[in-house]
Amino acid sequence: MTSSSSPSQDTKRFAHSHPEGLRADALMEEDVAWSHEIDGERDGDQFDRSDRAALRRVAGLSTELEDVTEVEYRQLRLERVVLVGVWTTGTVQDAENSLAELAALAETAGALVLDGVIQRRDKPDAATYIGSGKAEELRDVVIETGADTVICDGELSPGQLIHLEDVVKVKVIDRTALILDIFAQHAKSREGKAQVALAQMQYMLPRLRGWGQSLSRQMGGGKGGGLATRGPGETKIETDRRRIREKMAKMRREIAEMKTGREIKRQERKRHKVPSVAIAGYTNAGKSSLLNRLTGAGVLVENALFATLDPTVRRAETPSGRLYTLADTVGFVRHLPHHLVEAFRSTMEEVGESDLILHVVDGSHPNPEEQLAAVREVIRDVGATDVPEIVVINKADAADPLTLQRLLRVEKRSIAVSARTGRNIDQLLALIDNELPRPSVEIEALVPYTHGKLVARAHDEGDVISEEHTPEGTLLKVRVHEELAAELTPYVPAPAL
Ligand SMILES: Nc1nc2c(ncn2[C@@H]2O[C@H](COP(=O)(O)OP(=O)(O)OP(=O)(O)O)[C@@H](O)[C@H]2O)c(=O)[nH]1
Ligand SMILES: [Mg+2]
Repeated sequence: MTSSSSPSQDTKRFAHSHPEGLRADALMEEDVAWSHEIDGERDGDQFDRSDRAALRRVAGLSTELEDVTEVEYRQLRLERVVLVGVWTTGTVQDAENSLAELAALAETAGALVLDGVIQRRDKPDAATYIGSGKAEELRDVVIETGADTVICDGELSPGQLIHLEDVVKVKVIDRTALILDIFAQHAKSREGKAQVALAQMQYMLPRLRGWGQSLSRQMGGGKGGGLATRGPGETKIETDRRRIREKMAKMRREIAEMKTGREIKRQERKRHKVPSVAIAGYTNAGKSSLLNRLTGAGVLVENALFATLDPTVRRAETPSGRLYTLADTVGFVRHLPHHLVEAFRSTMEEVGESDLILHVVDGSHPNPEEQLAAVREVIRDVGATDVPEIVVINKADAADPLTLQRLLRVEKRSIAVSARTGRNIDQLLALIDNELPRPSVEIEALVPYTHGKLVARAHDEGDVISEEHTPEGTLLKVRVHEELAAELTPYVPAPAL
């Protein structure tokens, strides 16, 4: 069973001195002030019975699923939130970073973070995630701050969500739902939107009951719950489930078709042997900023997590004049909801098929190593392990020089840059030039002036060693890929006698 609401030295809490609520920016700072709350201060006794009785659900926040079509468009409509995390392993700093990241995610979704608590436990409580005693305390925090939503820093079972909602009496969502919501807000392309909608439905399916009934139901204790308590709503839920499944099947077919289109484009690029570079990295590391810096492309840059959800591919040129493609990708985050890893596999596949990965990491983050590791895990997942990688330590302008030194020492192929100030960008461009695969065939050809296009392609796609304008045409000595070599072969001058 769970602990009673005994004094909670083990519950840590964000200082809530900011009347307007904590800003994620402030939370992300390393020196976030934490306060050990004095126990008596929020044991709930300071609230009258009448105040407690007055607690009710804020209007307009019902998550009741009225129509199955809402699934695609529903937004969590987060507003005033309290965060809660369970700290099971690692240091207190790790736990705090995790909650700070959750705060940043919540802000990205448009919520105002009022407070955050961490519960020290061996493992999350099976019934209420934090334990029933702590859930009562959490309820007091909710009342005190006037929050309308609690966000848990993990993926909760449908039962945990229901039971916790029963105690705290406001909507409870988990990290997965939060990330799904952000993804839904940000996806732009038809494919991106479809993938997110599919992931949302997948997430919703086992939770329909919870979402629909949690607050209208007052079940006793942690015993019942789940399937044991089927009620009159069952038929509607079953119908809803079936309709959702049908929609999901349809959506999967549509996504498969869209994927074919993208595949064709990728094949096209491959056929032209244009080397491809993928920019990957943790969310908010500065991937889009780097793409802008490297190509001058106008890609959306925002101080928000997951600003980029659709892959953007740009053309770029190395200092030596070779063309390559540079692809921006969706940011990674720890505990990326499982459904989303699946849904976004297509984006990741692009990373796996690239010739070079620019792995961007935020050098000014409190724990860049952890971000590197999290991203590498996903890279491994999609089988992109044999693609060469350059670690681009970004935000060097804002980073601690010692951290930079440490990262540069540990990471073999790495460079510290600033997408903002342009520091070391030239060196990075040169590094990319070095790492890109070299065309393999050396050939000399005399290209007639009527075939100027071939000369241009030799410059774009190959390494021009020498070029001479003769009366008969352009005499080229180049290193090119096989396909272009074949096209140049007719113009190879006959060997001199
Ligand atoms: N100080 C500093 N800030 C930077 C630098 N590069 C990017 N930023 C900031 O970091 C934030 C995130 O930048 P983005 O380029 O959107 O990051 P991203 O990795 O594409 O993020 P997502 O697409 O959301 O995953 C923005 O506020 C940028 O202005 C840098 O070199 N120095
Ligand atoms: Mg981006």
